[in-house]
Amino acid sequence: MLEAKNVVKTFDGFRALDGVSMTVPQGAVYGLVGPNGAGKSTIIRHFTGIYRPDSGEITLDGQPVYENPAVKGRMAAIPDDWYFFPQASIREMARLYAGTHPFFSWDRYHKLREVFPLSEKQPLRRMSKVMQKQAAFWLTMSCMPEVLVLDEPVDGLDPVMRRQVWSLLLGDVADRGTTVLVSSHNLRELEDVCDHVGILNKGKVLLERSLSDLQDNTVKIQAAYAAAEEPALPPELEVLHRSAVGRVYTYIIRGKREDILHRMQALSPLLLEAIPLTLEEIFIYELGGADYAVREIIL
Ligand SMILES: Nc1ncnc2c1ncn2[C@@H]1O[C@H](COP(=O)(O)OP(=O)(O)OP(=O)(O)O)[C@@H](O)[C@H]1O
Repeated sequence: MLEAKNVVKTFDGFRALDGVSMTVPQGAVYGLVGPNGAGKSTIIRHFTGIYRPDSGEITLDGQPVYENPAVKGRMAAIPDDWYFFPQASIREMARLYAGTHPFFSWDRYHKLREVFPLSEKQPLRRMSKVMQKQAAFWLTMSCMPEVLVLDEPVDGLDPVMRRQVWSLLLGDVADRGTTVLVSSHNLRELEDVCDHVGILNKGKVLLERSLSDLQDNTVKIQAAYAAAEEPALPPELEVLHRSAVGRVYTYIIRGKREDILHRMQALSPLLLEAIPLTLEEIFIYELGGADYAVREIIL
């Protein structure tokens, strides 16, 4: 489990992180979402042991990450400014990674050659930014990390490559229980892949939930009634949103699915159906009062 406990980081008096606490369970795909300047890269640099917190702590399975080579050896990262030696090719960087990452697998490296259509011998600096990003994935995934930390990883990749990269990552999560922490300024990017989500804004975590928690506690219901008029809903239901198309009514209701369906049955509807909510919909209702910048990451 990767954890941040009350992490504060100040740059020249500016609090970039203002008491951030996050828990990334083992085997989770944790999406860290926030508008520009929220502090995503800063907390990610703490998780990868680049920054030392002013106060608070960052741990992997209870062990501090900062200046701890044993812990860092279990992790690999693709930061937003992925570094490579200017003259180096992918092959040469692979040799370097093999020396610095204890679980680097040449076997994996060779297999991934089929995924990434890149020259192994061309200097990385002559490649486009997108090709460099693909190279970063190739090398990082060859490290066979237990924990993978990715800062805006698929920005710029075309949809086919995005899908391939996600499928590789999720394959590692399923096969080896890899833990993935991934940041993005767009919730939609992470919607299909994450099972945990944290929202960061102005250096603070606004909300941190597992997807199953979120989906278990908010339900979208469609209903139609025999009467021309919509009946009054049971007053104990906490309706977050209501809309109607013709005589089909859609409600977003807080609470447990079975309980809500049971209560709605009292109205003898002709149609009563619970429909899965998208992550986007859940956050719109969860963060109803949040500021514009936060709503921007969702819409
Ligand atoms: N080294 C630094 N020195 C001074 N200020 C910094 C430094 N690093 C980050 N900041 C400030 O801290 C805040 C958070 O920055 P950070 O890069 O972590 O945000 P972010 O959520 O990753 O944003 P983006 O999506 O734009 O990359 C910003 O206001 C930024 O200007």
